[in-house]
Amino acid sequence: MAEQKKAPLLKVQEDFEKNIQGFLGVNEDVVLILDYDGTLAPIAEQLAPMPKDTELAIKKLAANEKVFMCIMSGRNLDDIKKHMKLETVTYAANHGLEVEYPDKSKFSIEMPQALLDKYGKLLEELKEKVVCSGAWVEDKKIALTYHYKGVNDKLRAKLIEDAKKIIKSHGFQIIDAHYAIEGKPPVNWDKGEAVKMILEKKFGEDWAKKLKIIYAGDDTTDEDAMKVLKGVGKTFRVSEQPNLKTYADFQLKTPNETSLMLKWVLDHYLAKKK
Ligand SMILES: O=P(O)(O)OC[C@H]1O[C@H](O[C@H]2O[C@H](CO)[C@@H](O)[C@H](O)[C@H]2O)[C@H](O)[C@@H](O)[C@@H]1O
Repeated sequence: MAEQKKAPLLKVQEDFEKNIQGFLGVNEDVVLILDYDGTLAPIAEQLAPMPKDTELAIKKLAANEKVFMCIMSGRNLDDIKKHMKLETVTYAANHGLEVEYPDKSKFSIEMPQALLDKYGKLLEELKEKVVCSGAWVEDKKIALTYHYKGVNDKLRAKLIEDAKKIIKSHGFQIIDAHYAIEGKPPVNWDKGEAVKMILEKKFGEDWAKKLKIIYAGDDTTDEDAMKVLKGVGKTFRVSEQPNLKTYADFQLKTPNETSLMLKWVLDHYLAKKK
């Protein structure tokens, strides 16, 4: 049974070479599943751009026919697609609740009308009672994010407590995120389930045996995917927490180290293919 524990911190390029030597061969199918906020781009007041090196690496990797890339984000589909502007990748948005494949076919978690009605009421109550003093709510149509980064220290704890009570009272799941609370519908679906579904659809039932899978994410929602991929691929949790317990194989401190990881993939996979 997989357990969350402290993972080796990879800080410089040589750390990748030392710790993951031989993982990537030349003729294998590589799967890259990447979270956006906090992993590819730093956490900021609003959506932040990726560092230049990351953007270039992503473009090169996404264009390679032996690489299957999936952007696994908590943002909604239109938002993350509009931002990434990559045609060849699969987008798993709203924490995997909605997926769009490169051929434009889609998967979306079933939301009965009664649940959609509840979502509408939840959104209204949050707007009415806790959207104030710099806090705001991001309406992602089937899930939402309550953002409190702009709230001062004095008011913050009370607003968080109230927002959590409201989310819970409507039967939605609460997930603590970076300066935010995710309100997810009560469905048995997460980034881990989405990873399994996407890879099985693309590569068949034995996907876990035949692929070189790399997953990077920064949030608790990414831990579900890291658990699914334990012993199957190489996973990276981006976090500055010194005593972090994670299902990931390795810890990276910031999106700058994600950039190093992508450079390692380029150097050890694509460069060898020439
Ligand atoms: O799964 P992700 O792609 O990491 O998305 C998680 C949430 O990211 C966004 O919020 C976070 O990033 C914002 C911009 O840096 C930041 O202001 C906020 O404090 C973070 O929580 C996004 O707004 C959410 O919808 C995503 O669920």
